[in-house]
Amino acid sequence: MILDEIVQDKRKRLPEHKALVSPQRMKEEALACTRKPVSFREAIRKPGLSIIGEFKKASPSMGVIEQKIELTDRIGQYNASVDAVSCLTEEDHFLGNVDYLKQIRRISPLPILRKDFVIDEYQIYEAKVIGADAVLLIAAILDDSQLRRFYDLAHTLGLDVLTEVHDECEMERALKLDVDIIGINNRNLKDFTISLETTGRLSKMVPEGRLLVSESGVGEDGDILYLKECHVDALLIGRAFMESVNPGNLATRWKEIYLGHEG
Ligand SMILES: O=P(O)(O)OC[C@@H](O)[C@@H](O)c1c[nH]c2ccccc12
Repeated sequence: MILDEIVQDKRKRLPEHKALVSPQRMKEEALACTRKPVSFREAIRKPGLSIIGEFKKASPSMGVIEQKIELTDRIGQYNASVDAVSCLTEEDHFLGNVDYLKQIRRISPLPILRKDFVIDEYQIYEAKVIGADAVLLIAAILDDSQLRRFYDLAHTLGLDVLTEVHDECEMERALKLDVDIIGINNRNLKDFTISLETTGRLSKMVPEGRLLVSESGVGEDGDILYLKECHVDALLIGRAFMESVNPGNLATRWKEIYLGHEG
């Protein structure tokens, strides 16, 4: 199963990273960071539809994504049209890198989500050090006590957390832990099938007061209307933006469709 492979590779990579910067040093650097994070939570909470634009070069399901514009230009468009940026930092399967996040930090005032497979607190300290404002925690690869511990650590560092679920059981776990921002991944990371109905089904379980993000597989005008019915606060969009020459136009159009002003 691909998710297991990704996590195994992550376990192999971690010692390499820790050899470069020791856990003790990473922790000290994180605690010494003086940059005040930009609120990811507030960016999602804004009225209307919030959009998180993702920077990703490849994925196991889609292979290398053909990029139509450079990082600087793409982030420039995101700055003018979306509410937050998500940056893949996973190296082996998504060709991500912490350096991309650092570059984005230099040119974007938007909150940045570190998108990775977090299995160790080291990665949370590192997220803080490289300039992220939020981290992704994937319920499928963490048990309840890890989720709790990582969630609390991120908040202690001033980082927001997007807790990702894909089925009813993971949603129940996330709700029980009382997480504030829930991401419903429409892509099954075990077999890559995509269905926006995952958001349709799971969104019904979410009580008032939680922020809801629908992730993956969003690419058409009709998707926006469907997800509006699910009362999502935000969408996380990768491929459709990475393949477009003008992600800014797409984002603006989708926000208008959501508000019913299109055309
Ligand atoms: O490219 P898409 O289908 O728009 O999907 C973006 C994002 O949701 C996806 O990259 C993602 C969602 N959860 C993840 C967890 C790890 C890596 C990647 C992801």
